[in-house]
Amino acid sequence: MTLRVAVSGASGYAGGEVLRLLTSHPEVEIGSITAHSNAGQTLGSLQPHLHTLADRVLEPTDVEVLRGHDVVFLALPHGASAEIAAELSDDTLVIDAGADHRLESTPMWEKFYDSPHAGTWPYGLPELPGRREELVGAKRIAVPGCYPTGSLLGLAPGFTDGVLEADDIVIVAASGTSGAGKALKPHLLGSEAMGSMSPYGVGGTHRHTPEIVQGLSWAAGRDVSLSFTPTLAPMPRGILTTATAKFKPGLSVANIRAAWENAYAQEQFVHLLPEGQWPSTKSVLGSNHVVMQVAVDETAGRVVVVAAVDNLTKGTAGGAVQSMNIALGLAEETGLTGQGVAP
Ligand SMILES: NC(=O)C1=CN([C@@H]2O[C@H](COP(=O)(O)OP(=O)(O)OC[C@H]3O[C@@H](n4cnc5c(N)ncnc54)[C@H](OP(=O)(O)O)[C@@H]3O)[C@@H](O)[C@H]2O)C=CC1
Ligand SMILES: CC(=O)N[C@@H](CCC(=O)OP(=O)(O)O)C(=O)O
Repeated sequence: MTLRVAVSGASGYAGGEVLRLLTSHPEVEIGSITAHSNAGQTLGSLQPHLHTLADRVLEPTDVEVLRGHDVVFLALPHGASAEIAAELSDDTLVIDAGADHRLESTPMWEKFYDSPHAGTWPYGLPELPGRREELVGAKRIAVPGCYPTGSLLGLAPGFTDGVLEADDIVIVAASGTSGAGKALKPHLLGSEAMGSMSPYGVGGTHRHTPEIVQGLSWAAGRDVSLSFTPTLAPMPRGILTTATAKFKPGLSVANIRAAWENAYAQEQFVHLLPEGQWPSTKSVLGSNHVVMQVAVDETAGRVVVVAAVDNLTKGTAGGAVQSMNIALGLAEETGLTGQGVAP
């Protein structure tokens, strides 16, 4: 099978990473690649690491250009994808890296995005209980936000197995600057971001809060209560998530750890490290793996999970390609690597 695949937003970070992965995908032929202000430029002038596509010219992002492909990846700012997706054929697999179709709750969408809700698509995080089944044969897929990937995979086993209490979850995550996209933003200037860490979206205001609550509620089968704080770290890519929740009384450390061991024993892209080893963002750069460790703080009565993910690979483009493979009945790992880049 050769799939003709279009990538919109190809001049940006997420679209560039989708292209990097698709060029190694044996079933894919790259069709149209599109941009907005950079339409007309060569890809090589904007994504110099994508050597084999350097001469390709970016077309404008419009429906006429994107029509006629088997798969269309949308890597556009929030709000830009819903209109385009609505015009594409129901037979085309549309995979949206943006937020437009991630949330089930219209009130939550309106509160955090302050715009009309476009609807809800199957959620492209196959390792979250119940999600893989929804992706099989899907024609529309919403890729998770980068913070939710590590947060949800970090804590979900504890809720699925009934190990964790649902009323006091605390997550603090540090993201590299590419999480904010390529467009110029003053707080991302090297002189502002390098050599410093700073929080933002504090106090339950970050738009990934309802997305993490939604995914953990699916796992727990009930509402959960979450405090989420993102921070900006002076590195180009990667997210380190520290997530804690109280565990239920009477459980041994071995019982608790078994929930994560069992959840991920068969998952090729989620790796629970041997006891005593800790994840680092560097170890997952360019890889589709989430690497995590679970500790039990018996004094505090809390489980502490630390998870590392590459925000652009498993956190966006890798998860998107993995979801495409599932939707189309291909082996889930096709075109993906679990190996990082070192040093
Ligand atoms: N960066 C990350 O880690 C993650 C990003 N995402 C999501 O992926 C999407 C893309 O993010 P990212 O690549 O980081 O952002 P970038 O700013 O790096 O890229 C944005 C892309 O969208 C294009 N674009 C800008 N404005 C418009 C518009 N009005 N209409 C159509 N296209 C437009 C840009 O084209 P041009 O350059 O020509 O102006 C560019 O190709 C976003 O929805 C983001 O939330 C999801 C998870 C993680
Ligand atoms: C460091 C940084 O700024 N990160 C982005 C998250 C990017 C992302 O994954 O989010 P969406 O796809 O939901 O936009 C932010 O906090 O807004």
